[in-house]
Amino acid sequence: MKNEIEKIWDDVLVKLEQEHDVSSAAINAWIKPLHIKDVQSNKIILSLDAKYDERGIQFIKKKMYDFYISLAISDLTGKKYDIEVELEKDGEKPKQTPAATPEHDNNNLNPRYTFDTFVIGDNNRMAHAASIAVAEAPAEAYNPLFLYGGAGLGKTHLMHSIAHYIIEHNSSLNVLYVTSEDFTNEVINSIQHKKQEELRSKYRNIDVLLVDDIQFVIGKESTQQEFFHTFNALYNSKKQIILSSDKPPKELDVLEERLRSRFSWGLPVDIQPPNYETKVAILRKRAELDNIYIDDEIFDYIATHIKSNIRDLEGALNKIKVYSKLNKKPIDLELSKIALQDLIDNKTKQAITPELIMQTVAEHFNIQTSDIISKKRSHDIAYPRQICMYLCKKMTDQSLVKIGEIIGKRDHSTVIHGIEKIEKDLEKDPELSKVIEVITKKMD
Ligand SMILES: Nc1ncnc2c1ncn2[C@@H]1O[C@H](COP(=O)(O)OP(=O)(O)OP(=O)(O)O)[C@@H](O)[C@H]1O
Repeated sequence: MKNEIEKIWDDVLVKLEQEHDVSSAAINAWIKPLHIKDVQSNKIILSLDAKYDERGIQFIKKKMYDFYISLAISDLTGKKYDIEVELEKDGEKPKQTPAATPEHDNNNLNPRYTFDTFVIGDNNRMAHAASIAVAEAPAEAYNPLFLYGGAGLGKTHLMHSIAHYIIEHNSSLNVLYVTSEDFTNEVINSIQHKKQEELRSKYRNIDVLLVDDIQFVIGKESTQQEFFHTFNALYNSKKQIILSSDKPPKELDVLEERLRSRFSWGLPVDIQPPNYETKVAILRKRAELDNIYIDDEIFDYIATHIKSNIRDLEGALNKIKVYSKLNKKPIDLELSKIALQDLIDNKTKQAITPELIMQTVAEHFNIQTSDIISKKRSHDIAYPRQICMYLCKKMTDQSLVKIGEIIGKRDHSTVIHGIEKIEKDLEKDPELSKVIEVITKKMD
Protein backbone atom coordinates (compact mmCIF):
# COMPACT_ATOMS: atom_id res chain seq x y z
CA MET A 1 0.00 0.00 0.00
CA LYS A 2 2.90 2.25 0.79
CA ASN A 3 4.11 1.66 -2.74
CA GLU A 4 0.84 2.84 -4.19
CA ILE A 5 0.94 6.10 -2.28
CA GLU A 6 4.58 6.61 -3.24
CA LYS A 7 3.63 6.17 -6.89
CA ILE A 8 1.08 8.95 -6.78
CA TRP A 9 3.07 11.25 -4.46
CA ASP A 10 4.21 13.44 -7.35
CA ASP A 11 0.61 13.90 -8.37
CA VAL A 12 -0.34 14.78 -4.79
CA LEU A 13 2.19 17.60 -4.87
CA VAL A 14 0.92 18.87 -8.20
CA LYS A 15 -2.63 18.82 -6.83
CA LEU A 16 -1.63 20.74 -3.70
CA GLU A 17 -0.21 23.44 -5.89
CA GLN A 18 -2.84 23.49 -8.57
CA GLU A 19 -6.04 22.82 -6.68
CA HIS A 20 -5.37 23.82 -3.10
CA ASP A 21 -3.27 26.88 -3.78
CA VAL A 22 -0.30 25.72 -1.75
CA SER A 23 2.48 27.89 -3.17
CA SER A 24 5.41 26.21 -4.83
CA ALA A 25 7.66 27.82 -2.22
CA ALA A 26 5.63 26.20 0.56
CA ILE A 27 5.76 22.83 -1.20
CA ASN A 28 9.49 23.15 -1.37
CA ALA A 29 9.83 24.17 2.25
CA TRP A 30 7.20 22.00 3.94
CA ILE A 31 5.89 19.19 1.80
CA LYS A 32 9.12 18.02 0.22
CA PRO A 33 10.69 17.30 3.63
CA LEU A 34 7.82 14.88 4.43
CA HIS A 35 8.48 11.18 3.89
CA ILE A 36 5.92 8.42 3.69
CA LYS A 37 6.70 6.34 6.74
CA ASP A 38 3.78 3.97 6.88
CA VAL A 39 0.45 3.39 5.20
CA GLN A 40 -2.28 1.62 7.17
CA SER A 41 -5.82 0.78 6.15
CA ASN A 42 -7.14 4.27 6.72
CA LYS A 43 -4.15 6.20 7.96
CA ILE A 44 -0.95 7.48 6.40
CA ILE A 45 1.95 8.36 8.64
CA LEU A 46 4.28 11.00 7.27
CA SER A 47 7.53 11.86 8.96
CA LEU A 48 9.03 15.30 8.84
CA ASP A 49 12.72 15.58 8.12
CA ALA A 50 14.84 15.55 11.28
CA LYS A 51 16.21 18.99 10.45
CA TYR A 52 12.88 20.40 11.66
CA ASP A 53 11.41 20.34 15.15
CA GLU A 54 7.95 20.19 16.73
CA ARG A 55 7.23 23.72 15.55
CA GLY A 56 7.44 22.44 12.00
CA ILE A 57 4.66 19.96 12.67
CA GLN A 58 2.56 22.65 14.31
CA PHE A 59 3.08 24.88 11.30
CA ILE A 60 2.04 22.12 8.89
CA LYS A 61 -1.15 21.61 10.89
CA LYS A 62 -1.81 25.31 11.20
CA LYS A 63 -1.58 25.74 7.45
CA MET A 64 -3.75 22.60 7.08
CA TYR A 65 -1.25 20.96 4.75
CA ASP A 66 -2.09 17.57 6.30
CA PHE A 67 -5.75 18.14 5.46
CA TYR A 68 -4.98 19.13 1.87
CA ILE A 69 -2.73 16.09 1.45
CA SER A 70 -5.58 13.90 2.64
CA LEU A 71 -7.97 15.58 0.19
CA ALA A 72 -5.56 15.20 -2.71
CA ILE A 73 -4.96 11.52 -1.92
CA SER A 74 -8.65 10.78 -1.62
CA ASP A 75 -9.24 12.57 -4.90
CA LEU A 76 -6.58 10.49 -6.61
CA THR A 77 -7.31 7.11 -5.06
CA GLY A 78 -10.98 7.44 -4.21
CA LYS A 79 -10.09 6.39 -0.66
CA LYS A 80 -10.02 8.54 2.44
CA TYR A 81 -6.95 8.42 4.69
CA ASP A 82 -6.25 10.37 7.86
CA ILE A 83 -2.83 11.96 7.81
CA GLU A 84 -0.59 11.82 10.82
CA VAL A 85 2.63 13.79 10.84
CA GLU A 86 5.45 12.93 13.19
CA LEU A 87 9.02 14.03 13.59
CA GLU A 88 11.63 11.81 12.03
CA LYS A 89 14.35 10.60 14.31
CA ASP A 90 17.90 11.12 13.10
CA GLY A 91 19.02 8.31 10.84
CA GLU A 92 15.48 7.07 10.41
CA LYS A 93 14.96 8.59 7.01
CA PRO A 94 13.57 5.99 4.64
CA LYS A 95 15.79 5.14 1.71
CA GLN A 96 13.00 5.47 -0.80
CA THR A 97 12.15 9.12 -0.57
CA PRO A 98 9.43 10.05 -2.98
CA ALA A 99 10.66 12.34 -5.69
CA ALA A 100 9.07 15.69 -5.44
CA THR A 101 7.82 17.74 -8.32
CA PRO A 102 7.73 20.58 -8.88
CA GLU A 103 11.31 20.84 -7.75
CA HIS A 104 12.79 24.12 -6.75
CA ASP A 105 16.31 25.23 -7.01
CA ASN A 106 18.26 27.14 -4.37
CA ASN A 107 16.68 30.36 -5.45
CA ASN A 108 13.19 29.17 -4.70
CA LEU A 109 12.44 29.12 -8.41
CA ASN A 110 10.49 26.46 -10.23
CA PRO A 111 12.82 25.14 -12.98
CA ARG A 112 9.80 24.60 -15.22
CA TYR A 113 8.89 28.28 -15.23
CA THR A 114 11.14 29.65 -17.97
CA PHE A 115 10.61 31.76 -21.09
CA ASP A 116 11.04 28.58 -23.14
CA THR A 117 7.99 26.95 -21.62
CA PHE A 118 5.86 30.10 -21.67
CA VAL A 119 3.30 30.17 -24.48
CA ILE A 120 2.74 33.61 -25.97
CA GLY A 121 -0.80 34.61 -26.88
CA ASP A 122 -2.77 37.81 -27.37
CA ASN A 123 -3.59 37.76 -23.67
CA ASN A 124 0.00 38.02 -22.47
CA ARG A 125 2.02 39.34 -25.40
CA MET A 126 2.83 42.69 -23.83
CA ALA A 127 3.59 41.21 -20.40
CA HIS A 128 5.91 38.68 -22.01
CA ALA A 129 7.69 41.32 -24.12
CA ALA A 130 8.17 43.61 -21.12
CA SER A 131 9.49 40.69 -19.06
CA ILE A 132 12.04 39.85 -21.74
CA ALA A 133 13.09 43.52 -21.91
CA VAL A 134 13.62 43.63 -18.15
CA ALA A 135 15.44 40.29 -18.11
CA GLU A 136 17.82 41.42 -20.84
CA ALA A 137 18.55 44.82 -19.34
CA PRO A 138 17.68 44.92 -15.65
CA ALA A 139 16.96 48.42 -14.31
CA GLU A 140 17.25 49.88 -17.77
CA ALA A 141 13.99 49.03 -19.46
CA TYR A 142 11.09 49.42 -17.02
CA ASN A 143 11.38 49.97 -13.31
CA PRO A 144 9.39 48.73 -11.54
CA LEU A 145 7.84 46.18 -13.84
CA PHE A 146 4.37 45.61 -12.44
CA LEU A 147 2.59 42.50 -13.76
CA TYR A 148 -1.07 42.20 -12.89
CA GLY A 149 -3.98 39.92 -13.71
CA GLY A 150 -6.35 37.32 -12.30
CA ALA A 151 -5.32 34.15 -10.49
CA GLY A 152 -3.51 31.42 -12.36
CA LEU A 153 -2.82 33.39 -15.53
CA GLY A 154 0.99 33.20 -15.57
CA LYS A 155 2.37 36.05 -13.45
CA THR A 156 4.52 33.77 -11.29
CA HIS A 157 5.65 31.88 -14.37
CA LEU A 158 6.88 35.12 -15.96
CA MET A 159 8.57 36.32 -12.77
CA HIS A 160 10.47 33.04 -12.38
CA SER A 161 11.39 33.21 -16.08
CA ILE A 162 12.91 36.67 -15.60
CA ALA A 163 14.85 35.50 -12.55
CA HIS A 164 16.16 32.37 -14.31
CA TYR A 165 17.21 34.41 -17.31
CA ILE A 166 19.12 36.97 -15.26
CA ILE A 167 20.81 34.32 -13.14
CA GLU A 168 21.91 32.53 -16.29
CA HIS A 169 23.02 35.54 -18.31
CA ASN A 170 24.18 37.92 -15.62
CA SER A 171 25.53 35.73 -12.88
CA SER A 172 27.16 38.59 -10.96
CA LEU A 173 23.76 40.05 -10.13
CA ASN A 174 22.14 39.23 -6.84
CA VAL A 175 18.59 38.08 -7.66
CA LEU A 176 15.93 37.47 -5.03
CA TYR A 177 12.43 36.14 -5.63
CA VAL A 178 10.01 36.15 -2.69
CA THR A 179 6.28 35.96 -2.29
CA SER A 180 4.80 38.78 -0.28
CA GLU A 181 3.96 36.15 2.31
CA ASP A 182 7.69 35.31 2.61
CA PHE A 183 8.48 39.00 2.88
CA THR A 184 5.84 39.55 5.56
CA ASN A 185 7.16 36.61 7.57
CA GLU A 186 10.68 37.95 7.35
CA VAL A 187 9.53 41.33 8.60
CA ILE A 188 7.63 39.75 11.50
CA ASN A 189 10.61 37.58 12.46
CA SER A 190 12.98 40.51 12.27
CA ILE A 191 10.78 42.52 14.61
CA GLN A 192 10.39 39.59 16.97
CA HIS A 193 14.10 38.88 17.14
CA LYS A 194 15.20 42.50 16.89
CA LYS A 195 17.03 41.86 13.65
CA GLN A 196 15.62 44.63 11.53
CA GLU A 197 19.03 45.92 10.54
CA GLU A 198 19.99 42.49 9.26
CA LEU A 199 16.84 42.31 7.17
CA ARG A 200 17.43 45.79 5.76
CA SER A 201 20.97 45.07 4.74
CA LYS A 202 19.89 41.79 3.13
CA TYR A 203 17.26 43.50 1.00
CA ARG A 204 19.36 46.50 0.17
CA ASN A 205 22.10 44.34 -1.28
CA ILE A 206 19.92 42.92 -3.94
CA ASP A 207 20.23 43.82 -7.62
CA VAL A 208 16.94 42.35 -8.79
CA LEU A 209 14.05 41.99 -6.36
CA LEU A 210 10.93 40.12 -7.40
CA VAL A 211 7.94 40.18 -5.06
CA ASP A 212 4.96 38.02 -6.03
CA ASP A 213 1.37 38.87 -5.06
CA ILE A 214 2.24 42.24 -3.56
CA GLN A 215 -1.45 42.87 -2.83
CA PHE A 216 -1.03 40.77 0.30
CA VAL A 217 1.08 43.42 2.02
CA ILE A 218 -1.93 45.70 2.00
CA GLY A 219 -3.17 46.40 5.48
CA LYS A 220 -0.02 45.01 7.10
CA GLU A 221 1.35 48.22 8.53
CA SER A 222 4.94 47.25 9.38
CA THR A 223 5.38 45.18 6.25
CA GLN A 224 4.17 48.03 4.06
CA GLN A 225 6.54 50.44 5.82
CA GLU A 226 9.47 48.11 5.41
CA PHE A 227 8.61 47.48 1.80
CA PHE A 228 8.34 51.20 1.14
CA HIS A 229 11.88 51.76 2.45
CA THR A 230 13.24 48.74 0.57
CA PHE A 231 11.59 49.98 -2.61
CA ASN A 232 13.08 53.45 -2.27
CA ALA A 233 16.55 52.19 -1.42
CA LEU A 234 16.61 49.82 -4.39
CA TYR A 235 15.01 52.23 -6.81
CA ASN A 236 17.38 55.05 -5.90
CA SER A 237 20.37 52.76 -6.40
CA LYS A 238 18.99 51.84 -9.84
CA LYS A 239 18.20 48.25 -8.95
CA GLN A 240 15.45 46.36 -10.72
CA ILE A 241 12.13 45.78 -8.96
CA ILE A 242 9.49 43.42 -10.36
CA LEU A 243 6.11 43.09 -8.71
CA SER A 244 2.99 41.09 -9.36
CA SER A 245 -0.53 41.67 -8.16
CA ASP A 246 -4.09 40.65 -8.87
CA LYS A 247 -5.06 44.26 -9.71
CA PRO A 248 -3.45 47.30 -11.35
CA PRO A 249 -1.82 49.78 -8.94
CA LYS A 250 -4.66 52.28 -9.20
CA GLU A 251 -7.16 49.70 -8.00
CA LEU A 252 -5.15 48.66 -4.93
CA ASP A 253 -7.53 50.75 -2.86
CA VAL A 254 -6.29 50.44 0.66
CA LEU A 255 -2.63 50.65 -0.27
CA GLU A 256 -0.82 53.77 0.93
CA GLU A 257 -0.82 56.39 -1.79
CA ARG A 258 2.95 56.77 -1.77
CA LEU A 259 3.36 53.07 -2.60
CA ARG A 260 0.57 53.03 -5.13
CA SER A 261 2.08 55.87 -7.10
CA ARG A 262 5.52 54.24 -7.03
CA PHE A 263 4.08 51.02 -8.43
CA SER A 264 2.96 52.99 -11.49
CA TRP A 265 6.32 54.63 -12.12
CA GLY A 266 7.61 51.97 -14.46
CA LEU A 267 5.34 49.82 -16.52
CA PRO A 268 2.14 48.31 -15.20
CA VAL A 269 1.19 45.58 -17.68
CA ASP A 270 -1.71 43.18 -17.57
CA ILE A 271 -2.26 39.52 -18.37
CA GLN A 272 -5.75 38.61 -19.52
CA PRO A 273 -7.43 35.20 -19.62
CA PRO A 274 -6.32 33.24 -22.71
CA ASN A 275 -8.56 32.69 -25.72
CA TYR A 276 -9.34 29.25 -27.11
CA GLU A 277 -6.28 29.01 -29.38
CA THR A 278 -3.88 30.04 -26.62
CA LYS A 279 -5.48 27.56 -24.23
CA VAL A 280 -4.94 24.73 -26.72
CA ALA A 281 -1.35 25.86 -27.36
CA ILE A 282 -0.63 25.87 -23.61
CA LEU A 283 -2.12 22.40 -23.19
CA ARG A 284 -0.11 21.08 -26.14
CA LYS A 285 3.09 22.54 -24.74
CA ARG A 286 2.35 21.03 -21.34
CA ALA A 287 1.76 17.56 -22.80
CA GLU A 288 4.92 17.90 -24.87
CA LEU A 289 6.95 18.81 -21.77
CA ASP A 290 5.46 15.83 -19.93
CA ASN A 291 6.28 13.60 -22.89
CA ILE A 292 2.76 12.32 -23.36
CA TYR A 293 0.75 12.11 -26.53
CA ILE A 294 -2.72 13.55 -26.27
CA ASP A 295 -5.15 13.81 -29.13
CA ASP A 296 -6.31 17.25 -30.30
CA GLU A 297 -9.96 16.42 -29.61
CA ILE A 298 -9.07 16.13 -25.92
CA PHE A 299 -7.35 19.51 -25.90
CA ASP A 300 -10.45 20.90 -27.61
CA TYR A 301 -12.67 19.34 -24.94
CA ILE A 302 -10.62 20.79 -22.08
CA ALA A 303 -10.25 24.22 -23.69
CA THR A 304 -13.96 24.60 -24.39
CA HIS A 305 -15.07 23.35 -20.98
CA ILE A 306 -12.56 24.86 -18.58
CA LYS A 307 -13.21 28.55 -18.65
CA SER A 308 -11.46 29.80 -15.55
CA ASN A 309 -7.67 30.02 -15.76
CA ILE A 310 -4.50 28.27 -16.86
CA ARG A 311 -3.93 26.62 -13.52
CA ASP A 312 -7.33 24.93 -13.88
CA LEU A 313 -6.51 23.93 -17.46
CA GLU A 314 -3.34 22.23 -16.27
CA GLY A 315 -5.25 20.74 -13.34
CA ALA A 316 -7.69 19.19 -15.81
CA LEU A 317 -4.90 17.72 -17.90
CA ASN A 318 -3.30 16.37 -14.78
CA LYS A 319 -6.54 14.79 -13.65
CA ILE A 320 -6.81 12.95 -16.96
CA LYS A 321 -3.21 11.71 -16.67
CA VAL A 322 -3.68 10.44 -13.14
CA TYR A 323 -7.03 8.83 -13.98
CA SER A 324 -5.48 6.97 -16.87
CA LYS A 325 -2.52 5.86 -14.74
CA LEU A 326 -4.66 4.63 -11.86
CA ASN A 327 -7.08 2.81 -14.12
CA LYS A 328 -4.33 1.57 -16.43
CA LYS A 329 -6.24 2.77 -19.48
CA PRO A 330 -5.00 4.80 -22.44
CA ILE A 331 -5.98 8.44 -22.63
CA ASP A 332 -8.87 8.97 -25.02
CA LEU A 333 -11.82 11.34 -25.18
CA GLU A 334 -14.17 9.00 -23.33
CA LEU A 335 -11.73 8.53 -20.45
CA SER A 336 -11.10 12.29 -20.36
CA LYS A 337 -14.80 13.04 -20.08
CA ILE A 338 -15.14 10.63 -17.16
CA ALA A 339 -12.01 11.99 -15.46
CA LEU A 340 -13.28 15.56 -15.69
CA GLN A 341 -16.91 14.81 -14.90
CA ASP A 342 -16.93 16.39 -11.44
CA LEU A 343 -14.99 19.41 -12.53
CA ILE A 344 -17.13 20.18 -15.53
CA ASP A 345 -20.57 19.13 -14.29
CA ASN A 346 -20.21 21.22 -11.17
CA LYS A 347 -19.14 24.25 -13.07
CA THR A 348 -21.98 24.01 -15.58
CA LYS A 349 -24.58 23.41 -12.90
CA GLN A 350 -23.45 26.36 -10.88
CA ALA A 351 -23.43 28.67 -13.83
CA ILE A 352 -26.85 27.90 -15.29
CA THR A 353 -29.66 29.82 -13.63
CA PRO A 354 -33.23 30.62 -14.75
CA GLU A 355 -32.04 34.20 -15.32
CA LEU A 356 -29.29 33.04 -17.66
CA ILE A 357 -31.76 30.79 -19.49
CA MET A 358 -34.25 33.64 -19.96
CA GLN A 359 -31.53 35.96 -21.16
CA THR A 360 -30.12 33.43 -23.64
CA VAL A 361 -33.53 32.43 -24.98
CA ALA A 362 -34.54 36.09 -25.36
CA GLU A 363 -31.34 36.85 -27.24
CA HIS A 364 -31.86 33.86 -29.49
CA PHE A 365 -35.40 34.94 -30.46
CA ASN A 366 -34.48 38.58 -30.62
CA ILE A 367 -36.90 39.64 -27.90
CA GLN A 368 -36.38 41.18 -24.43
CA THR A 369 -36.11 39.27 -21.15
CA SER A 370 -38.88 41.60 -19.96
CA ASP A 371 -41.12 40.13 -22.70
CA ILE A 372 -40.58 36.66 -21.29
CA ILE A 373 -41.81 37.62 -17.85
CA SER A 374 -44.55 39.89 -19.25
CA LYS A 375 -48.23 39.02 -19.68
CA LYS A 376 -47.95 39.09 -23.49
CA ARG A 377 -49.54 36.03 -25.12
CA SER A 378 -48.59 36.38 -28.77
CA HIS A 379 -46.92 33.26 -30.17
CA ASP A 380 -43.55 34.98 -30.77
CA ILE A 381 -43.31 35.64 -27.01
CA ALA A 382 -45.30 32.75 -25.51
CA TYR A 383 -43.30 30.09 -27.33
CA PRO A 384 -39.84 31.28 -26.18
CA ARG A 385 -41.36 31.56 -22.70
CA GLN A 386 -42.36 27.88 -22.83
CA ILE A 387 -38.85 27.01 -23.98
CA CYS A 388 -37.54 28.82 -20.90
CA MET A 389 -39.82 26.72 -18.68
CA TYR A 390 -38.64 23.55 -20.36
CA LEU A 391 -34.95 24.46 -20.03
CA CYS A 392 -35.33 25.60 -16.41
CA LYS A 393 -36.81 22.22 -15.53
CA LYS A 394 -34.09 20.38 -17.46
CA MET A 395 -31.05 22.40 -16.49
CA THR A 396 -31.64 23.82 -13.02
CA ASP A 397 -32.66 22.40 -9.65
CA GLN A 398 -35.59 24.81 -9.27
CA SER A 399 -39.06 23.47 -8.43
CA LEU A 400 -41.92 24.04 -10.87
CA VAL A 401 -43.48 26.52 -8.45
CA LYS A 402 -40.25 28.48 -8.29
CA ILE A 403 -39.81 28.38 -12.06
CA GLY A 404 -43.33 29.78 -12.45
CA GLU A 405 -42.56 32.53 -9.97
CA ILE A 406 -39.37 33.54 -11.75
CA ILE A 407 -40.93 33.49 -15.20
CA GLY A 408 -43.43 36.25 -14.52
CA LYS A 409 -45.31 34.91 -11.47
CA ARG A 410 -47.09 32.10 -13.31
CA ASP A 411 -48.72 29.23 -11.47
CA HIS A 412 -47.24 25.80 -11.65
CA SER A 413 -49.96 24.32 -13.89
CA THR A 414 -49.01 26.88 -16.56
CA VAL A 415 -45.40 25.74 -16.17
CA ILE A 416 -46.37 22.07 -16.55
CA HIS A 417 -48.41 22.93 -19.64
CA GLY A 418 -45.48 24.84 -21.14
CA ILE A 419 -43.00 22.04 -20.50
CA GLU A 420 -45.36 19.39 -21.92
CA LYS A 421 -45.96 21.48 -25.02
CA ILE A 422 -42.23 21.69 -25.75
CA GLU A 423 -41.70 18.00 -24.98
CA LYS A 424 -44.45 17.09 -27.45
CA ASP A 425 -43.14 19.42 -30.14
CA LEU A 426 -39.65 18.02 -29.71
CA GLU A 427 -40.94 14.57 -30.68
CA LYS A 428 -42.12 15.76 -34.07
CA ASP A 429 -40.05 18.87 -34.85
CA PRO A 430 -36.32 18.33 -35.51
CA GLU A 431 -35.90 22.09 -36.04
CA LEU A 432 -36.93 22.69 -32.42
CA SER A 433 -34.32 20.16 -31.22
CA LYS A 434 -31.72 22.18 -33.06
CA VAL A 435 -32.93 25.43 -31.52
CA ILE A 436 -32.73 23.90 -28.04
CA GLU A 437 -29.27 22.54 -28.79
CA VAL A 438 -28.01 25.93 -29.96
CA ILE A 439 -29.42 27.73 -26.92
CA THR A 440 -27.91 25.13 -24.60
CA LYS A 441 -24.53 25.49 -26.28
CA LYS A 442 -24.67 29.27 -25.92
CA MET A 443 -24.93 28.83 -22.16
CA ASP A 444 -22.07 26.36 -21.99
N1 LIG B 1 1.46 31.47 -21.14
C1 LIG B 1 1.68 30.35 -20.46
N2 LIG B 1 2.35 29.33 -21.01
C2 LIG B 1 2.55 28.17 -20.34
N3 LIG B 1 2.11 27.95 -19.09
C3 LIG B 1 1.45 28.94 -18.47
C4 LIG B 1 1.21 30.18 -19.12
N4 LIG B 1 0.54 30.98 -18.28
C5 LIG B 1 0.36 30.27 -17.14
N5 LIG B 1 0.91 29.04 -17.26
C6 LIG B 1 0.90 27.98 -16.24
O1 LIG B 1 -0.28 28.12 -15.47
C7 LIG B 1 -0.03 27.83 -14.11
C8 LIG B 1 -0.46 29.02 -13.26
O2 LIG B 1 0.37 30.14 -13.56
P1 LIG B 1 1.00 31.11 -12.44
O3 LIG B 1 1.23 30.35 -11.16
O4 LIG B 1 2.16 31.80 -13.04
O5 LIG B 1 -0.22 32.09 -12.23
P2 LIG B 1 -0.32 33.44 -11.38
O6 LIG B 1 -0.85 34.45 -12.33
O7 LIG B 1 0.95 33.72 -10.70
O8 LIG B 1 -1.44 33.08 -10.35
P3 LIG B 1 -1.64 33.58 -8.81
O9 LIG B 1 -2.01 35.02 -8.88
O10 LIG B 1 -2.76 32.71 -8.35
O11 LIG B 1 -0.36 33.34 -8.09
C9 LIG B 1 1.45 27.54 -13.99
O12 LIG B 1 1.64 26.15 -13.96
C10 LIG B 1 2.04 28.14 -15.26
O13 LIG B 1 3.18 27.43 -15.69
